[in-house]
Amino acid sequence: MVTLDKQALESRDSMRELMDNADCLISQQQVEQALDRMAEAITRDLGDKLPVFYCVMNGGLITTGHLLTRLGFPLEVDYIHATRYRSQLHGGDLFWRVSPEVPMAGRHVVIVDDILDEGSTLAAILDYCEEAQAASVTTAVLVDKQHDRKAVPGLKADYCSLKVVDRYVFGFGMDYKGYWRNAPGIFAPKGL
Ligand SMILES: O=P(O)(O)OC[C@H]1O[C@H](OP(=O)(O)OP(=O)(O)O)[C@H](O)[C@@H]1O
Ligand SMILES: Nc1nc2[nH]cnc2c(=O)[nH]1
Repeated sequence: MVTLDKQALESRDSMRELMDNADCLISQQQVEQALDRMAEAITRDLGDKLPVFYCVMNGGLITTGHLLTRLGFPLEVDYIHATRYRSQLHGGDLFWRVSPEVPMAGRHVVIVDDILDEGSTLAAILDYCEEAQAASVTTAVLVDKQHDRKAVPGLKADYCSLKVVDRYVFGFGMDYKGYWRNAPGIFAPKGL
């Protein structure tokens, strides 16, 4: 039998407690409805353009999965791994773990991520796409955090219909210290 060491037991218990006490800001049903709207708009705008979707790992994983199964047209999928938070609650410099494999040149590119917070991640990815000579770049982000600290003032995703208040959130792809990306909806730790 595999047993957990003391530190793992503490993590397990504190993460359970965190979830038990968390505030649900957006329910799974509201997330599903937002994804329906996003899929409809993307189908209308890109359905005949043979686009390539790039999931921004890790946070974009769940949004990308749920979005793609709603799209009934031919498309390609790849991923980008750029991270700024690295399991911390505050962002640092952007760190590229993996660059995309499918070439962007001449392609209609869709970047999919979970959250637009300060926007440095998305701004850096947009610069990358431009340098890579994508034919067009569209951004689809599940949720936009409301504050006035955007790296590029007024930065918005092309497709995004959910907003969250200025709290550190987790669930539906977003982690809290590495955990709870699997939480079904969008939550904030009590008191944070
Ligand atoms: O708008 P910003 O302030 O730049 O933050 C948004 C980014 O932060 C998160 O990624 P993170 O760097 O935490 O990596 P992860 O996806 O592995 O959680 C999230 O998935 C976005 O990509
Ligand atoms: N999990 C998580 N990642 C983020 N990256 C930028 N903002 C956030 C946030 O509120 N939660």
